[in-house]
Amino acid sequence: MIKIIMHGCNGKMGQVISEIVRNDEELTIVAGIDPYTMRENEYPVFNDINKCDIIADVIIDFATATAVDKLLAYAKERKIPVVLCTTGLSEEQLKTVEETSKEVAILKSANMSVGVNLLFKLVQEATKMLAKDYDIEIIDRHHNQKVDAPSGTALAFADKINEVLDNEYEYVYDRSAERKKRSKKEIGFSAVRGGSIVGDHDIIFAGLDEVIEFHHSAYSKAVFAKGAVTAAKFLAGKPAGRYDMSDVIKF
Ligand SMILES: NC(=O)c1ccc[n+]([C@@H]2O[C@H](COP(=O)([O-])OP(=O)(O)OC[C@H]3O[C@@H](n4cnc5c(N)ncnc54)[C@H](O)[C@@H]3O)[C@@H](O)[C@H]2O)c1
Ligand SMILES: O=C(O)C1=N[C@H](C(=O)O)CCC1
Repeated sequence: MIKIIMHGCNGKMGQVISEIVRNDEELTIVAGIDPYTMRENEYPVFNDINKCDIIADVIIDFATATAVDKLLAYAKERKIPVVLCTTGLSEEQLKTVEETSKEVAILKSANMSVGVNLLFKLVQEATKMLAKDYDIEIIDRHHNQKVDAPSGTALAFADKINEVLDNEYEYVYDRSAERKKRSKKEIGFSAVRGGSIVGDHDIIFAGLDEVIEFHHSAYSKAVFAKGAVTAAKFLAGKPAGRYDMSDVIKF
């Protein structure tokens, strides 16, 4: 039985994962971490990760960016692998993820769905063929509770694209401050926030007289939760290092 600590257990994703794990004979949640403790949980919940002294094989994280520093320090000290799903991390936090992964296994992915991870590859192939003549723009659409923009997935798409382009493209988040035409070597971002949209992404290649678009829609949070649970099974017992969903899902 793989023992999980659920970081952010009383949030929307934490609750979907709790439901999936309840019906999985290979897994059990031995503790939850969340400052919001008003919910009934079938496992003990700690309002501060440093109060949690329960032994576990892996941590699944869906919380908030400000909670990630303590999480990484805790995981490093106790050598518990982390499936890190929270988005909106700062540059400094991303560096800490790299540093921490030298001492404990960390699988970080802005999107745990099979579809988006397949699209990462398809979009990279398209970039090789199209980038010379097409402008690249990314749109993400999410629910009105989301705090970070652009989405972690939108940024991950941009990073995948830029990897193919020798990291020569700059990211443009806001066109309102300057009156000038877009440059060739840029990736533009637009973020829509409203209602209960689970998560949509469009990667647009706009050329002369034609546009090619890649689109992904998540219809429920379960697509992310299932990916995170599969990742936790993969990561438990793994040596220190940086992992991502391409290690888990083989296309
Ligand atoms: N990687 C993916 O596939 C994926 C998918 C969905 C959401 N996300 C990301 O996961 C995060 C959570 O999403 P959500 O929709 O569940 O949000 P949510 O706001 O519903 O839940 C977050 C939970 O974290 C808790 N929290 C706050 N501070 C904490 C702390 N110090 N320690 C532990 N828990 C703390 C909150 O009380 C809340 O219950 C967001 O960053 C979101 O962008 C990632
Ligand atoms: O609901 C969210 O918040 C989501 N966040 C991730 C992101 O920022 O890309 C993945 C999709 C859902």
